[in-house]
Amino acid sequence: MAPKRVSLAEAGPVKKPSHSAPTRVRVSVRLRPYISREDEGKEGPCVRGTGDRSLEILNWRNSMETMSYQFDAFYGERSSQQEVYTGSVKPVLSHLLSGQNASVFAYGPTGAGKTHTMLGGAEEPGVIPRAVRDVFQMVREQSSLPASQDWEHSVSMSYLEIYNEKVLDLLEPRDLDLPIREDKDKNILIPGLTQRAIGSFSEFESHFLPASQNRTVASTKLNTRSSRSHTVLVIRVVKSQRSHPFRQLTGKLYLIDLAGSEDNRRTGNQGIRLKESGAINSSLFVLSKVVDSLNQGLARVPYRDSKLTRLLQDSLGGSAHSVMITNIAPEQKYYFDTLTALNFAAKSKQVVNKPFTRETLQAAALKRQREESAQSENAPKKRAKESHDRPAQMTDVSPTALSPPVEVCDPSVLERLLTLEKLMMGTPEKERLNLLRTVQESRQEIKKLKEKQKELEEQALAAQSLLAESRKAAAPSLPSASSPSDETLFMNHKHPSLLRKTSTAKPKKQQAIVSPLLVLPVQPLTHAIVSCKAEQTKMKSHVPEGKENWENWETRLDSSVLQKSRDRILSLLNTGSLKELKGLQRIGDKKAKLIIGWREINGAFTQVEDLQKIEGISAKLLTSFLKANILSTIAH
Ligand SMILES: Nc1ncnc2c1ncn2[C@@H]1O[C@H](COP(=O)(O)OP(=O)(O)OP(=O)(O)O)[C@@H](O)[C@H]1O
Repeated sequence: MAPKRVSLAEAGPVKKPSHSAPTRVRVSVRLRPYISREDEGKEGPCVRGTGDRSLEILNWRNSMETMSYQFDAFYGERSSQQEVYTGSVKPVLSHLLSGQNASVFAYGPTGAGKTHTMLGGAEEPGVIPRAVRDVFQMVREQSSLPASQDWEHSVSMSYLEIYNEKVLDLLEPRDLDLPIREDKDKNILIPGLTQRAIGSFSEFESHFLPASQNRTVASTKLNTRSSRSHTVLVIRVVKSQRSHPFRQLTGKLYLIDLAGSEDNRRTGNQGIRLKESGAINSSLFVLSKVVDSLNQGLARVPYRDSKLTRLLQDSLGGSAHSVMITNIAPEQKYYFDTLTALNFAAKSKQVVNKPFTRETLQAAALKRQREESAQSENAPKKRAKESHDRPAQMTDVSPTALSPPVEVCDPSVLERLLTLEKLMMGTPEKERLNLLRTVQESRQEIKKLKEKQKELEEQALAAQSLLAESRKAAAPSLPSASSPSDETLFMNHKHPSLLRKTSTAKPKKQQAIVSPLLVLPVQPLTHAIVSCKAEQTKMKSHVPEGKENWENWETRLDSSVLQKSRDRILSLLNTGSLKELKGLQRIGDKKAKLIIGWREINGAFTQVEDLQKIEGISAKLLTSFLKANILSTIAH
C-alpha cells in the first residue's frame, strides 16, 4: 500500500474531548538475568526481587543495608516476555478502540534489556509484536459485534528514531529532521512522517522488519548491539462511522525503545559514539527534569528542551495511558546505573496523566454530505412531486397527514418528514399513531415559521421603502463631493461579494466588508435577523458617506441565525479547499494558504476566533472578517 504523509487535513472539526479520570503512569521494573556465567559465579547480584511488586538494592553507603522500592509490578530474571506483556502492556491497549492514546516505553541503562523487552527475538517476541498482533485481534473482534455495523476500522503505522537530536523517518529514510508539533489538545504530531496503512500483522512485519534495519545501532564495550537512538513506533487505530454524523475516533499507541543512559568511562565511547552518547544522556537528563517539574507541579515543564521529551509529552503528564518498563541489570558494575534508574522509576510513578477521547468528524464525508444536501436543495419540488406520485401502498396511512407543505419547507425539514413517513410504513399501529403526532407537530412548526417569514418579509419591504424615502429626503443635503463609487455601491443593492466578482480592480478595504445597512433591506431573509425597524432608522444616520460604523452588530442578529452562520464559516475553515477559503471575505491567497497550513499542523479550528492564532490575523482583522462573512453567509 502506498505510504502517506501524516497530516491533519483529513480530520474534520474536533468535538469537545471527553476526559477520562486522571491516571497515574504505571511503572514496572524488569531485572534481566546475568549475561555471562562467569560474572554470575564470581559476584552476587546488586539487586533482587522481594515480591511481585517490590525489590531491594544494596545501600552503597552501608554494605550491611539494602534500600527497598515498590512499583506496579516487578519482573525477576526468570520472567518471560509473555508475563511482562500480559501483566503490564495488554491492559492499556483497550483504550485505543475508544479513541484514547496509550504509550509504552522502555527505560534503563545501556545493556539492561530494553530492546529485548520491546522487540525480543523470533523465539521470544517482545512487547511490539505482541501488542500489534493484539491490536488486530481487538479490531477484528470489535468489527464483528452487531453494535459496530455502522463503523469501520483502519490501522496504520509510523516509525521514527531520534538520533543526535534529529527526528528521522525509519519507514522512508531521508536525511531530513522532521519537526515536532502539538495541536491545541496537546496531541503530539510530526508533519511529514510517513504513515502506512496496515491490514494484518504480516503486513505490519513487511514494513517493520526492513525499517528496523534502518535504526542506528553500534557496538560499545557494554553492549555489542547498542541502540544509539530512541525509537518510536506509532500504531494508529481509526474508527470511522459510515453514516451521519460521521464520527471518527482516533487512538494512538506509542511503543518506545529509549537508548540507554551511558557512563562513557565504562562504554569506552570515543569520536562519533561519544557524540551520540552526549545526545542520549542529555535527552535523558531533560527527561528526568520533566518528571521532577511535573511532580513539583511547576508551571513550566521543560518538554521543549529535547526532542525526546517533546515526543514523550503525551506520555508523561499528557493525555496517554502510559506504562514505563524500567530495565535493570544484576551486575555489580551496573550498580550506580541501576540505582539511578530505580530512582527515576520511583519518581515517574507519581506522574499523573489525563487521558481523553479524541473524536473528530470526518471532513471528507461531511463535505460530500454538504454537496449532496446542496443538490437536494434544488430538488425539493421534484421530491415533493415524487412523494405525491407514490404508489398506493405507500400512502395508505393518511395522505393528508403526510404530505407536507413542501413549497415552504426547508430541505432538512422535508428530509425529516420523509424519513418519518418511511418509518411509519413499516411500523406497528400504536407506534404509527405516535409518529403521526410527531408529524403533525412538525407541520405546526412549519406553519408558524412560514407566518413568521411572511411577517419579516413585509417588514423588510417596509424598511426598504422607508429607507428609499429617507434617502430621497436626505439627498439635497448630501455633500456634493460624495464619491460616485460609494453612491454606486449604495444604490445598486448588490451584495459586495458580487461587486468583487465583477470588478477587476482590487476593491477598497471598506468594500470588502459587507455594508449591512444598505444591503440588508433588499434581502428579505437577511432582514429577518435584524431586530427592529426603529434600530434601522437610527443606524442610517451613521452611514451617510458609506462608512461602516455599525457597533455591536452581532447583538442585532438573531442568535440562532448568528450561530448557524458562524458554524458554516467554521466548517469552511476546517474543510474548505484553497479556492473555497479564498471565496471568504477578507481572505486572499496568502491567508487561505496560511489557514490550510495552520490546520494541517494544529488540527481543526474549534472556534472561528482561533484564526487569531495565525500570524498576521489581528483582532481587528478578525472582527471585520467575522462581520463581513457572517452577513455575507446570511445574505446568501
Ligand atoms: N530478560 C532477558 N533475558 C535474556 N536475555 C536478555 C534479557 N534482557 C536482555 N537480554 C540480553 O542482554 C543483552 C542486552 O540487551 P538489550 O540490547 O536489549 O539492552 P538495551 O537496554 O536495549 O541496551 P542499549 O541501551 O545499549 O540498546 C542482549 O544480548 C539481550 O539479548
